[in-house]
Amino acid sequence: MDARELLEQYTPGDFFFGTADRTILGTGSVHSFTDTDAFALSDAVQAVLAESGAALAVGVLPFDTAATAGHVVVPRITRIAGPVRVADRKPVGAPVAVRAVPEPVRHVEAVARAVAELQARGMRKVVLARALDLEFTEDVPAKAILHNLVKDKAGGYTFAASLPQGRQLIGATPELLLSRRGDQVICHPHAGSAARSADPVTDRENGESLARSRKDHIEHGVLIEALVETLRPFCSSLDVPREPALVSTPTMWHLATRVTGRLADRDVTALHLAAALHPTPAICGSPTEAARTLVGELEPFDRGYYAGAVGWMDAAGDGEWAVSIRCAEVSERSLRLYAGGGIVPASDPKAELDETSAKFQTLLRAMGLDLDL
Ligand SMILES: C=C(O[C@H]1C=CC=C(C(=O)O)[C@@H]1O)C(=O)O
Repeated sequence: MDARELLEQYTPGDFFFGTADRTILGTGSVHSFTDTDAFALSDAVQAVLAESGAALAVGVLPFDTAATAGHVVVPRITRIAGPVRVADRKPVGAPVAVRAVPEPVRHVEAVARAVAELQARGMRKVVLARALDLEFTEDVPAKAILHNLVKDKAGGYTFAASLPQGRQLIGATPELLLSRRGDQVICHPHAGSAARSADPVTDRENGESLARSRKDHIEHGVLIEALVETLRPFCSSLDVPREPALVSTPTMWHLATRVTGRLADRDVTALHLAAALHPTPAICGSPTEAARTLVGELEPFDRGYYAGAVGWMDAAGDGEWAVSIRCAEVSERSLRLYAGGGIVPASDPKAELDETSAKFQTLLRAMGLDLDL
């Protein structure tokens, strides 16, 4: 089947996952799993896939897996094709109201407090996010936004997933939490950011200064250390490049490290590994529990499925789970966008505000919006 047909057939409520290798469209559900224990969820999904002979299970994990349930379904129909590309854009109407949560000045204050608290509590990193609420006069055209994210090649993993109460999570993330194929495991953690620029000289300078930034290398190092510590017990061998690479999306430069390993035990599934790794310091912080507490103290909203994971798993336990960032939650006529950034003791609060504004651009571009953030 043509991958473009899958994108055209996507209807809110379906599961869509487009990567460099494949496009997955899952429609309906014959089995549905909801659990606040991600490991129990993973075991239940694995058992049903093994019994039923179904092709795959697809779904989302929330940021806080103990507070919000993960949702995985075995679709009634699963269609898989090669990578999807489109040339045209779909129109998306303008919102009638835009509200920043919190106000930008409050986010700057929260980052300043985070910097002080990291020092006071002996922590290395916390990731603080903010949201943008958009209101429309008609139902948000989720399908058009998804189409435009594909058109923009906005991230390596373009997704739309159904959430409880008829809501949808839509986005395009560059970050792979974990893929498992046979005994091969790949993680592609991202941390350290700079905005892209329309001016080629400034754009190159932004990338080069990120590659040299001590603060961003520290922020990245905390992530890699924690990820490798969690992954190592599952692996008989692990390859961790000494230095991160400079990578880009159309809107952001990032530092990213491609970690590859061989599984010691092939019975450990992709979803189990995703549950073990999540939440990494790319979206939470270090130490994890202290960072989760600080996020709860400083962010004035529930993250829901932002900064969770989205992906699929098959009966063999293979699968791919991407980090659900650069995304928005859609509910009828409203849409909430999220963007966060890693805070370390050397972070500058105003620069962190600007970084979140740049990260919002993935979704805003797909909506054809040029907002003053
Ligand atoms: C938490 C987000 O980005 C993460 C991924 C890449 C770079 C990040 C950073 O530099 O802070 C974040 O860790 C987000 O986009 O909301």
